[in-house]
Formats: sequence, structure tokens, C-alpha cells
Amino acid sequence: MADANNGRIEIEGVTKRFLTPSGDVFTAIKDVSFTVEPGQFCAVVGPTGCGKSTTLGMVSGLDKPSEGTVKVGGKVVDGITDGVSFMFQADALLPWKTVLANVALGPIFKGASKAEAQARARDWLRRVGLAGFEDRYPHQLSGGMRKRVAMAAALINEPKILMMDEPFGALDVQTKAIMSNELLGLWEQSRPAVLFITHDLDEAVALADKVVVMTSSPGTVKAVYDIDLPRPRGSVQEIRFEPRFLELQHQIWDTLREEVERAYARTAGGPTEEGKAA
Ligand SMILES: Nc1ncnc2c1ncn2[C@@H]1O[C@H](COP(=O)(O)OP(=O)(O)OP(=O)(O)O)[C@@H](O)[C@H]1O
Repeated sequence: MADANNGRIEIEGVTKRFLTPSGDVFTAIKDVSFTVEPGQFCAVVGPTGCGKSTTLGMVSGLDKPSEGTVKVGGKVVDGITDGVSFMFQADALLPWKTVLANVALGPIFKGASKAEAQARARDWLRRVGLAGFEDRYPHQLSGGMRKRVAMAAALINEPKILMMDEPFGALDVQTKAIMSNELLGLWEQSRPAVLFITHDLDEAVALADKVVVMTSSPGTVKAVYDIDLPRPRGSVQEIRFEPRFLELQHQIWDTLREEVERAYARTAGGPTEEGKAA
């Protein structure tokens, strides 16, 4: 089994095809290659349907490439990868368990005693600003608070790799900014490699060391940008006014805009033959 040991993610020449319900072969991503170095924060942006989640699914081991390889920690991914934590747009919290029990689940699965797991969960809930909410159930929390619980549940496992698929996508703008700042603060303490999928270019530039821009369907890597904004980044709201941020944002948007327009034209104009494999 691949393990996240050194935290490097290598995606090499990956193509993924799906069989559609009508029996056609659909190419979701084509010849995608990029690397996330240990400790690096990599954001992937691209228009809707370009294959961002498909790419993440193959790094996590939930799905397999049709061609090419995905390596984690130098080993080809061939199943669920050890040492990886996830955060998705939808909360992956168990509604029938308390906040404390939800966060303690990871250590319990890994063999910790209940007492030890709960002590660590309390510590993580304190770190994400939820001390005093241990006995609540997920439905008794706000959306932002549920995200904090999910973040504690992801980070308590001390992952070498953190995979995030639009984790703050459903939040209002202010809560999203607060959660992004908290994520950066916690990430800077333990520095897992992060693969962060988002539609939001500002979010990508504010958070990441590297931004991968994908083309509209079939998804390919259009460009990769190094984000040389200094760390610690501080507040994501304030960094947006820095001249270097604006420069990078404009440069990347120039590349991305064309793809977003193409994806929009395709969906607005109904399905096309593009994306179908020969
Ligand atoms: N299991 C599947 N069977 C058939 N087609 C699929 C399957 N999974 C994904 N696709 C198609 O592959 C393409 C890429 O999907 P994916 O969810 O990876 O895109 P995305 O970039 O994450 O999109 P969004 O930004 O809207 O979330 C889409 O056209 C989708 O319909």
C-alpha cells in the first residue's frame, strides 16, 4: 500500500476515462502531470467539470487512472492511501455522534484507547476554537463550526497529506475568510502537503505555494504558477490588497478566463462531441 511517508504526490501522464450511461467513453482528464512536494500547499483551479475531483479521487486511491500513474510517498497508489486526511465541501461528520466523538474517531480507528483519543480530541477542539462545544451534536452547530470540527477531525490524524475538495465552498464570504486563516495557521504548524481543489482563484492564490490551472473538459494542465508571496501569509482578506497578490491573480486569471468561458459556452449550448474519446 502507498503511504504518505514523505508526503510527495506525483501525478504522471494520467488520463481517466469513464463509461457514460449511454455507453460512450468520456475522457474526463487527459495526460495530467504535476507534483506536490512534501510540505507544499498546491491548489488546483479550473472550470466546472474539468476533472479536479476526478484527479483527487485518484490520488486518494478511491479511483484508478485509465493511463499513467499516481504515486504517493514514492509508491504507486493502489488502494486507500495511509497517512492522508480529507476535507470535502459536504461535512463528513456523523450526525449521531457528539463533536468530541466525531473528532476522536480517527485515533480510535488507529488503535488509541477511548480515553487517549478523547484527550487528543479535546486538545484539537481547543485548537480550532471549539472548547466548550464537545458535547454538542453536528446539527447544533453553525456551518463554520462544523467546518472547524471537520478540520480538527482531519488534522488529529497528523496527516502527511491533506486533500481538500472545495472545503469552504458552502460558507459565506466572511466565514470562508476566517476558516482560511485558521487553516493556514494550523497548516503552518505541521506542514502536510496539501492538494486543495477550488473554483475560487483568490482563495487559491491567498493560500497556496503553487497553483495548477486546468483546461476545460477534457481536463489537462494548462499552466502551473509558483506563488511567491511570503509566509506566514497572515490574513487572507488583507493579502488580497498586496501588489504582488494582484499581479499573480491577474496573470492567472488571464489563463483561466478562457477555460471558464469555454466550459460555460459548452454547457450553455448543450452537450458537444468534445471530450468523447476516439
Ligand atoms: N463516474 C463517472 N462516470 C462518468 N462521468 C464521470 C464520472 N465522474 C466524473 N465524470 C465526469 O468527468 C468530468 C469531470 O468531473 P469532476 O467532478 O472531476 O469535475 P470537477 O472539475 O471537480 O467539477 P466541479 O468543479 O463542477 O466540481 C465531468 O464531466 C463528469 O461528468
